[in-house]
Amino acid sequence: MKPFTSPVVNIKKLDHYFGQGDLRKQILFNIHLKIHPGEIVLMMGPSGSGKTTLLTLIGALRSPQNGSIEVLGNQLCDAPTERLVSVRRQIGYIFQGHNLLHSLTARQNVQMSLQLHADSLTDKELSERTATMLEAVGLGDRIDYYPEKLSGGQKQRVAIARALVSHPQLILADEPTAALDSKSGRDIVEIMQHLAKEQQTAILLVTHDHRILDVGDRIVRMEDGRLMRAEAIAALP
Ligand SMILES: Nc1ncnc2c1ncn2[C@@H]1O[C@H](COP(=O)(O)OP(=O)(O)OP(=O)(O)O)[C@@H](O)[C@H]1O
Repeated sequence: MKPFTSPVVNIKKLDHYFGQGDLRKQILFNIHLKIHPGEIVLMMGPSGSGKTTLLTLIGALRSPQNGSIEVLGNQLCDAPTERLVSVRRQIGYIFQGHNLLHSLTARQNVQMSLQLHADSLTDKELSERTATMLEAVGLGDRIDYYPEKLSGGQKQRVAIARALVSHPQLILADEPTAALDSKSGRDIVEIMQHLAKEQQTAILLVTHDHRILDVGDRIVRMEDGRLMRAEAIAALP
């Protein structure tokens, strides 16, 4: 796939509402956000401020209503379902609950994702790429383990391997370290950071975890549905 040179995400004047009629409530207000290839953007903000809603709009998991939201060169506002589905397939998702399939081994979980994205690979190539990816996240000796035999941090690493194996140009991560102890959380984000820089993947990561702020290039803050000023990490105390 050709690497992206323009912003991977380009959002202008985005509003979002939930509900109908008298119950209609505005959740996002006039959002502007650009994310460039290889950039790691952390999104923080209080519970209920709209972070997950924005993430799911960028991920083409719900339809945007007002404004402009371009993801990997595709306009998502008023987009037909096929375009949303096609964008969805180009994004790597890492969520807190890792969502591994319990009846499949680590290798099978990762390989299944690769199969969905790369139909031109032979079985041998699929298997090699899967193993290389699991080795890259430090699970070379756990490749044939089922999720129940892995720790929380190891399962989250499988989820990262699964999200990255097809070399997506955008990763969306919603609190990937929330369920992990400090050391595992740190390891996870460092793996993501390393792989992102190597593959020029852009990452938008929602977090409440102050221990990982230094892995980002930029922090944006959501408050009451509004994105507040972006801060350069270097400027933080
Ligand atoms: N499907 C929905 N229908 C109606 N309201 C919703 C829906 N999803 C979210 N909301 C409301 O939208 C607001 C923003 O929720 P959202 O989940 O985006 O916040 P958040 O910042 O991700 O919170 P948290 O940090 O707790 O995950 C909340 O007031 C929530 O109740």
